[in-house]
Amino acid sequence: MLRIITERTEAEAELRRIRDRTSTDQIVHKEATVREVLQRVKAQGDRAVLHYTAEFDQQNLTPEELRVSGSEMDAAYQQVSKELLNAILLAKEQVEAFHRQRVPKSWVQFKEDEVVLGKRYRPVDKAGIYVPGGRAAYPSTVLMNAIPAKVAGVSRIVMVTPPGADKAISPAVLVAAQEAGITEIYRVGGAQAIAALAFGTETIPKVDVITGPGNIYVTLAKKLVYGTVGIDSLAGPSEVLVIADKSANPVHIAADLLAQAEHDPMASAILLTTDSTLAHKVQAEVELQLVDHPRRTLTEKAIAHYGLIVFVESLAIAAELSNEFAPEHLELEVEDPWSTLDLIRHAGAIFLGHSTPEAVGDYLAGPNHTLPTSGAARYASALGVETFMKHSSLIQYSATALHKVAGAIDVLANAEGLPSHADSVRLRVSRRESGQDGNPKSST
Ligand SMILES: NC(=O)c1ccc[n+]([C@@H]2O[C@H](COP(=O)([O-])OP(=O)(O)OC[C@H]3O[C@@H](n4cnc5c(N)ncnc54)[C@H](O)[C@@H]3O)[C@@H](O)[C@H]2O)c1
Ligand SMILES: N[C@H](CO)Cc1c[nH]c[nH+]1
Ligand SMILES: [Zn+2]
Repeated sequence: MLRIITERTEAEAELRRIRDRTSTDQIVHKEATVREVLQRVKAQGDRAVLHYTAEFDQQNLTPEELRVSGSEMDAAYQQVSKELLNAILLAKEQVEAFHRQRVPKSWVQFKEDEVVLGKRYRPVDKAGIYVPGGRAAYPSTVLMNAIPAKVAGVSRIVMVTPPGADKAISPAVLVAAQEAGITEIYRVGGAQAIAALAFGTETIPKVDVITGPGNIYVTLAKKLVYGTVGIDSLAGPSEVLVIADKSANPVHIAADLLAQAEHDPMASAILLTTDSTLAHKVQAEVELQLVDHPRRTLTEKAIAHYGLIVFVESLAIAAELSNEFAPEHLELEVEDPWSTLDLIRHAGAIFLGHSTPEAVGDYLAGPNHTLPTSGAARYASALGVETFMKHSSLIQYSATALHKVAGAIDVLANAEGLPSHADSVRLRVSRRESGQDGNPKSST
């Protein structure tokens, strides 16, 4: 049952506990498992990947079975309905249109013909995208990761996703992958998949950046391989925080809370409301909607451990609590969402008004659904085209421009005790002044 809290200090403590649920003491033993998986895959390659796939996914694969074959990819089209294919195509179109607007542009700036400065964007060479598959199959996540990588111009995109029963990958996932232009897919999940992409194995290539959401094992693994490879952000167990006033519909709010809770027993679902009647109605409605819920056991776990309703005195207080939490998804179920928006500083994605359930963003609105969780929205953003790109700074100085700044560089280099830095400028400037090569100070 969703608890209702009315006292602010208690609410703040509970919200902190929920936000930090992926970095508590209970997670330490999971981190030890993940470290072991990473080390073994790094040392033993495919052998370790197959070992952990047998242990954690209960699937015994041969090395040849790791890669999804062309015939399995083709066959997937026969196994999805026309409606599902059309929905995938609509989502693809909208997600692609949104991400095309977000391609970072290279630029150069000329300052009086003496100095040229700029930034030059290029895609990474190889990207690895993780598509979760433990408790649900996510064709939507395929699109959300593959499309920005394609738009960025990444030439090799490798997808990993855990094998289900009989080693199978969901046909919907395989169709979404092909529609997004992905043909290299490996059936491996969890920390072992992240390790394979970070270090490379005999079969699975090492990549430059790994993106995609996942459960606690995937998220811990991404955190630990950061530096060996780039990552998008820590997109762990899903979260929704709803701010609602008396104008909200309790049936809709209950459904929205359950929509995130049903992802994972570690998912979180929070309502902050200025209306105590609404608080009680939502509490009762959640129970009702859980009665025949096909994912009742795991959803109830999430609700019991990481679900909460807080009665607050004003929307301003709700916004303060929300900013402290920095949720993955924030719904503003209030009369005037745009003025409440002014109070919000941190959230992965913000859904405004009564007819914008978070599921619209999960599937096809266009913005990415791979979002920072566990408070990471304080400093991180949604996955995007830029996640698959990096920029080089461009700097060109004319001889005249160099002459103008030579003195300042000399002073700074000497202050840092780095004489060759000073020489590298002085020699060019003195050469220009004397019309010949200068010599390093040290050899004169
Ligand atoms: N933040 C986002 O953008 C976003 C988007 C979609 C989904 N999600 C989240 O992704 C997650 C998907 O989780 P999932 O579990 O369904 O799939 P998953 O693919 O992330 O995890 C399944 C893998 O976990 C590993 N695993 C399971 N139990 C293990 C154990 N005891 N020890 C070691 N490894 C183990 C297995 O190898 C398995 O392949 C959910 O938490 C969901 O909320 C987040
Ligand atoms: N809500 C998830 C992100 O936390 C994304 C998703 C995919 N499918 C359904 N939902
Ligand atoms: Zn969702």
